[in-house]
Amino acid sequence: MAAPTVVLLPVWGAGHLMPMLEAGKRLLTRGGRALSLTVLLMPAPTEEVAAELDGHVRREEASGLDIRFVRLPAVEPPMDSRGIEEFVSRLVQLHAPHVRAAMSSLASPVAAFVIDFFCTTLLDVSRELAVPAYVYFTASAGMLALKLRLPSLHEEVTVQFEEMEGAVDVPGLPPVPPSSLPNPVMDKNHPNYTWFAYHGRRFAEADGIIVNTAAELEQSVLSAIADGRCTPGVRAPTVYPIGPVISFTPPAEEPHECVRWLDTQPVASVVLLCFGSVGFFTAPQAHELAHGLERSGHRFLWVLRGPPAPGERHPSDANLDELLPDGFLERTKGRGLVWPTKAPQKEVLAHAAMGGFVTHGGWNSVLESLWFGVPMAPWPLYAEQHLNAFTLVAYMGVAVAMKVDRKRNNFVEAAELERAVKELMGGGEEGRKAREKAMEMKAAFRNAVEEGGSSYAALRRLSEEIMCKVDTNQ
Ligand SMILES: COc1cc(-c2[o+]c3cc(O)cc([O-])c3cc2O[C@@H]2O[C@H](CO)[C@H](O)[C@H](O)[C@H]2O)cc(OC)c1O
Ligand SMILES: O=c1ccn([C@@H]2O[C@H](COP(=O)(O)OP(=O)(O)O)[C@@H](O)[C@H]2O)c(=O)[nH]1
Repeated sequence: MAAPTVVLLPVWGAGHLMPMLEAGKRLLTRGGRALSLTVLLMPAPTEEVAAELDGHVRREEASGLDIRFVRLPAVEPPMDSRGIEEFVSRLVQLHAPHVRAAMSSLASPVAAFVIDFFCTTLLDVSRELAVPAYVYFTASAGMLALKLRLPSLHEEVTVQFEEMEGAVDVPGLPPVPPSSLPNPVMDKNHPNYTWFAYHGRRFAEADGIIVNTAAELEQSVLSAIADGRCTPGVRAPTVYPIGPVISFTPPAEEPHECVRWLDTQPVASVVLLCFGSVGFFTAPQAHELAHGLERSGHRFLWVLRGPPAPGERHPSDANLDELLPDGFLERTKGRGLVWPTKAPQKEVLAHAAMGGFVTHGGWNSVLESLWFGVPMAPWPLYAEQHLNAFTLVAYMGVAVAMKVDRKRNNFVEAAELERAVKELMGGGEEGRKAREKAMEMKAAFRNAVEEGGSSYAALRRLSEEIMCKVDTNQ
């Protein structure tokens, strides 16, 4: 009989698909039992994302591992949704019949169904097919704790969170200022909020939640979830912290221009500024940032993107003449590089010249930074990044704080950026502590995923549980 297969259902974004695939591959190669992977692919929502997805699929198909990709038929996307959480959740829901049909027609017995955290509507499909289901959570355990806690929090806080007195209680985290909550939580009357809470409620129905974090980074939060403190009155979910799961692609034959530039810079001297797959700046903010960087006196590599073209979701390549102040490039020549398109962030963070990272605080970027021991200054822009920024500073101690004006589209003043960069790169006490803590995490992360480490053990527990269920059902 064919080896049992683990079916993955990712959503398309690189920050979701790649960590889930990498986790699946680890289950295949480190789980200790013969398994294959089947990846169900929902058609990507734009041509740009589809092209990126095709590239990933081609690379994985050539990897020689037992991975099969099944492309699901297209559905008519909801045209009246008011935000990403609602759009993705409803689109996924429309795929339910196709997911059911695809899983029912597989030649291999299905050992487990692993779904992205936007896909909990499909827990109904796994129940109908009597297949164990796991949620793969691509963000932090802190964010997971908030998602699980939201149904009870909703009852306790009867006004909008911004209007409440005091701080928000997320078990395991220091008291969270309401201004640091994720975007979908900021308006209780928005459909994004409803979906956010819906998924949080349904997580408890899964056989387990696999989280891309390490116990060493978020121990008290993971304990709070395991003790049931985030889910009063409901069974505490079983959580598998198997991270950091970072997907590394083989380096290009020719070093990237950013890497060649870093080769000319002193050790630990350069601050990287990079803002994820969706982050971009308009000219007023880019000017402010440029002045702050120039005045900081520090060396920098700035990945700068411009506003998306009409109808697109992703940023455009930056037009430097439009976005930068006159003479900025000449004045900073030699000590700064502005890169106007996507850069190989992981290769850059791995470089010895790297000293600090001004980041939008996307969870994958956070894990990558800590994997290489690089301290951060978070500049949150969207999704759950305001919560990440708070936890990086106040809970994990791996970042220096920067004042970001959320009410002005996350504006940062030049003087504030200058101060934060000096703190991060210079001799300040906050910067020194963040550097030390980031180096500690680098060692902890590498231990966690090695044999005998906490994340390795969590992966083993997950694999054993999955195989035990297969054996029981045979
Ligand atoms: C983590 O909480 C939220 C994440 C998102 C979100 O949604 C999203 C949807 C897609 O179809 C493709 C994406 O690439 C994508 C990305 C995304 O946010 C990023 O997700 C990363 C992995 O989880 C990581 O956590 C980054 O920090 C996020 O920036 C949206 C959202 O609310 C609207 C969330 O609450
Ligand atoms: O110029 C860029 C911008 C982003 N990334 C990668 O894109 C992912 C972004 O994921 P994250 O969770 O940080 O943020 P998101 O883009 O999902 O908000 C990370 O792996 C980054 O290394 C990159 O390689 N180059």
